[in-house]
Amino acid sequence: MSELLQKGKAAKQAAKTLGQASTELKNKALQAIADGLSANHTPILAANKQDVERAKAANTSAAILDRLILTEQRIQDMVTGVKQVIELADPLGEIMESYDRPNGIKIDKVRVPLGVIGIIYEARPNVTADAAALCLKTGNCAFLRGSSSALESNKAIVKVVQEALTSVGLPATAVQLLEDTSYETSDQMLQMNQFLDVLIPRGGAGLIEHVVKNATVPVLETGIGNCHVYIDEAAEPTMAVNIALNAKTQRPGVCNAVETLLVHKDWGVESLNKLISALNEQKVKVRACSQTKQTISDLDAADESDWATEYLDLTVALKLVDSVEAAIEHIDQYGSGHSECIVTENEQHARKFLNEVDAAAVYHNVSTRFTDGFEFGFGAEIGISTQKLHARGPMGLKELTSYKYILQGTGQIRS
Ligand SMILES: NC(=O)C1=CN([C@@H]2O[C@H](COP(=O)(O)OP(=O)(O)OC[C@H]3O[C@@H](n4cnc5c(N)ncnc54)[C@H](OP(=O)(O)O)[C@@H]3O)[C@@H](O)[C@H]2O)C=CC1
Ligand SMILES: N[C@@H](CCC(=O)OP(=O)(O)O)C(=O)O
Repeated sequence: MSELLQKGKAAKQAAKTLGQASTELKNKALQAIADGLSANHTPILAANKQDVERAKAANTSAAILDRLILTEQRIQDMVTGVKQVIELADPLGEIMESYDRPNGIKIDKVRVPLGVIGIIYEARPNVTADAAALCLKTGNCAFLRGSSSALESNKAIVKVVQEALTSVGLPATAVQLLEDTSYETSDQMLQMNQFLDVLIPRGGAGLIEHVVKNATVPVLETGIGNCHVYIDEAAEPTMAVNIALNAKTQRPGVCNAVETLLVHKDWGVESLNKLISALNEQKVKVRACSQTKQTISDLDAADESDWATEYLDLTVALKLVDSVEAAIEHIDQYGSGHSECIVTENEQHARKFLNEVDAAAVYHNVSTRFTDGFEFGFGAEIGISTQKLHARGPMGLKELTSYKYILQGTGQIRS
């Protein structure tokens, strides 16, 4: 039997045990994972070094390298995320609704696991630990297909997770990594309905499109982040500059980083100059619309394709707009439904933007970088959904559950 089928079958079997495990036992497993990650930072970092060296030799872009690289701090962040998941309430068994029908039947809507969750994800090793923690707490099995470029790191992390599971008496196969990273094999995974209940692709547009087109397993889509910060005419200059800088430079390779700054034409030349100087100081390349270039001529010119580009590096597009309506229209046309921000002191403009912009997360005077499971208080996220069905935005514990109806009666029959 191939690795795919063997692991798929084992996951399906383990899902029964996981779905019935007590909160106490699942938390014990999570604590063992947190301890294991802390105790094993040396082998994890050594494995990661192999991935990073391979990626550097293959001239991998700075954005992907930044995702791939693990540090002591990043391992500690993984541990913190797992510990936060321990503290969160177990959603399983929650009675979401309960009512009695006139015929005496009692109907309870009860939260249950999804089952086995297949995740195809980018070269970010922390996702391995995040996904394992969220799936375990929700009684789901994680079937992980990480990037080939993060294979050694992922193997080292999954080893720690599996040892932790075994140490508390849960099946190690509740979290498995597909080590065969060929696309032929992941294409088979897309149609492995007998073993997988849901698929979550986390990555670029090409991956999502491929999975949506070819999967027969139900898909929970994530999406790219062509995110905007709109600086309104009533934006406080220092706040606007700080938010724009943070959204672009704090971690430029991630999906919630800003890609286009929309600036109201009447915000003021002085403020605009300050914004551009601040971006230049942080080595951000600005690609500006023709109207901006009339004021500040030494910027690179943006063309139509820039508005649709997710740079994922230290480049940002900048466009002057006439009104909050024009900003919303631009976002409607080019946004990817991920994270959109308005900076303004004008409450009416803020309200309009928050109500009308159609995205998973809309912000007023906050950097877009906060679209993140940990920052939302979910401990971690399994992905950020930019679709509307089943889940939207950072997906944490509740988003990894479904529900069933439990009907109890006294012998009623239907006439
Ligand atoms: N909304 C969200 O939650 C998230 C969005 N993103 C978005 O992801 C992008 C960056 O990630 P990037 O690394 O470029 O993503 P990619 O889409 O290139 O890769 C992501 C994963 O998908 C795999 N993959 C890609 N194509 C296929 C295919 N045809 N069949 C099977 N597997 C495939 C890759 O494998 P391999 O590497 O082995 O080729 C990798 O494991 C950005 O656009 C970012 O915004 C990223 C994470 C979260
Ligand atoms: N969780 C992230 C955002 C989502 C994410 O993983 O994005 P990406 O780095 O593009 O794979 C963060 O802000 O740290």
